[in-house]
Amino acid sequence: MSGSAVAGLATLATQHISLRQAFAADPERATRFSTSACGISLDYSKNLIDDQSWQALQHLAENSPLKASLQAMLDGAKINHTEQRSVWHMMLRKNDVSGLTLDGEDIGAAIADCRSKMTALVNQLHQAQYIGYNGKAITDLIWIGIGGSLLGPQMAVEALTPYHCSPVKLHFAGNIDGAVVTDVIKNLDPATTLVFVASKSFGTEETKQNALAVRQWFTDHGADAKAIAQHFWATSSNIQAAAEFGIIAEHILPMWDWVGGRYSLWSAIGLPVALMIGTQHFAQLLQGAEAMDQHFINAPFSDNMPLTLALLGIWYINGFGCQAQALLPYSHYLRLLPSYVQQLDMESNGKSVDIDGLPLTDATAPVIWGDAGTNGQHAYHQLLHQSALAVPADFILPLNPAHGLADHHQRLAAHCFAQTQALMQGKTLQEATEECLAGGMTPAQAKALAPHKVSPGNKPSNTLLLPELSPYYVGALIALYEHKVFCQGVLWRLNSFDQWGVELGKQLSGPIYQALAGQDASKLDSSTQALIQAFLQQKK
Ligand SMILES: O=P(O)(O)OC[C@H]1O[C@](O)(CO)[C@@H](O)[C@@H]1O
Repeated sequence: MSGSAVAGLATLATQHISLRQAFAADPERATRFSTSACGISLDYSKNLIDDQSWQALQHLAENSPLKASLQAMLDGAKINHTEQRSVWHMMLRKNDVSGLTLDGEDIGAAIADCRSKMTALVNQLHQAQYIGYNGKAITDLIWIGIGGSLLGPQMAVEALTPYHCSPVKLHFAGNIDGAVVTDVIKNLDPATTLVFVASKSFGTEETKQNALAVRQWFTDHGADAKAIAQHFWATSSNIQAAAEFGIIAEHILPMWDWVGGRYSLWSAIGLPVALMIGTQHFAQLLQGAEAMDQHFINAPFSDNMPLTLALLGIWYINGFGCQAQALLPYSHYLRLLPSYVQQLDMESNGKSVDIDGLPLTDATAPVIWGDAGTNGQHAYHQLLHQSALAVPADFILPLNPAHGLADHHQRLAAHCFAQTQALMQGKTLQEATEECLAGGMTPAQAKALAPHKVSPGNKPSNTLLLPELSPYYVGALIALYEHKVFCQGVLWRLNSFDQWGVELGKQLSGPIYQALAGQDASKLDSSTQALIQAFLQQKK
């Protein structure tokens, strides 16, 4: 068993803190428990912390190998030791990449070359200069990928909708459910469609299958191998597999071993973002992320925003046994952020052995979930307010909207702040009773209804405010969550950069796929056999 530094938190967490009382007693609480970085502010005063517990959490960080681990990451050490890989996604957002070398390779030159290829392609597409096999300009781009090769660009493209400037329309295909690719190609013309196969490994079944379906669609429309080569591109580190698929060398943008899939938005995996918002705005996305990197690297622990979020997360998971974490962007355009952070956090830290392969004694990554506010207020916020479950929540609000409906935005902000306030202060039985009486109820009616209106309060939340949803702040926000996950991984002593857990399902799906095609299934368990039978019997 791996003894962990977070073990003492459960004892510390038994000391009750009343947030209502804490705010009443200390008018400076919001100022004391807030910080800012890169223009983003974080109010973490509505958390179940006091000076003592916050100091204990700071102490935990100070006594951890955080500084050494960060330095090892920056130095290019193979901190993803189970795959023998460096973790250098931060280098991808550096403005000045000159002189960057890793294992004797000129990484700076490779990054610069990749950036200039992306810029050239985006410019060509924007200027209708990419001509398809029948002489017409490209009008649509299909991006085929899954997990880290899809979630990042999809989320960032959505987040930056007001910046869209591309005459070429973008379509994503991830899921192996044939409905996805069928719907995507339904109204498209292969002669004016460019296809990107985005797969670091170029071996992911979903991506390969969707790529094959789209290639078949080209063939069905009379495209020959030359035409297909003209229309297909890849982003991959497996050049050989991409070439075998029929993608020519000039159409393969690099991915590198030192970039994990869920950290790859900043590489050529960000091409859909560059396409949709233009390369200058894409550069601003990188700048925002780089600014957050600098903050993370240089800010003292006491004022370090990613570390603050990480410590608070650990406080709830290991101190209070919370298993979930809600991510609630009060921004329609950030509605995909929870899905993105789900992969980032849960695939990185959803582990049960430490870096030495020893079982972890403490729980790790939370179940991340959420959706855009205010929609959730009319659905699951009921549980947040009144259930016995404690679900710490991050509220995220861009202060200035891209639209002109100022009153809408004021109301959105009011709801965001009110939710954090309601979670914190709750409503007592006395307040509920008084409210019922003030509404004209008899004392008996009030007594019957009031308990149903009680909200326990004391429910923790963070509030992150962004000046606006611009490429710069979106970049900084994403990097903030990346570094939070990194800090937590170090504090839990696990490898945040591998994902062996996803392999088992992939392995088992092979024999089941064969059984669904009629091969012997008798060695499988009875439940799986019955499911296969049900599938085979109903198959038309
Ligand atoms: O880019 P690839 O190699 O197709 O992988 C896609 C995704 O699959 C995973 O390996 C696991 O499902 C993710 O980590 C990754 O982002």
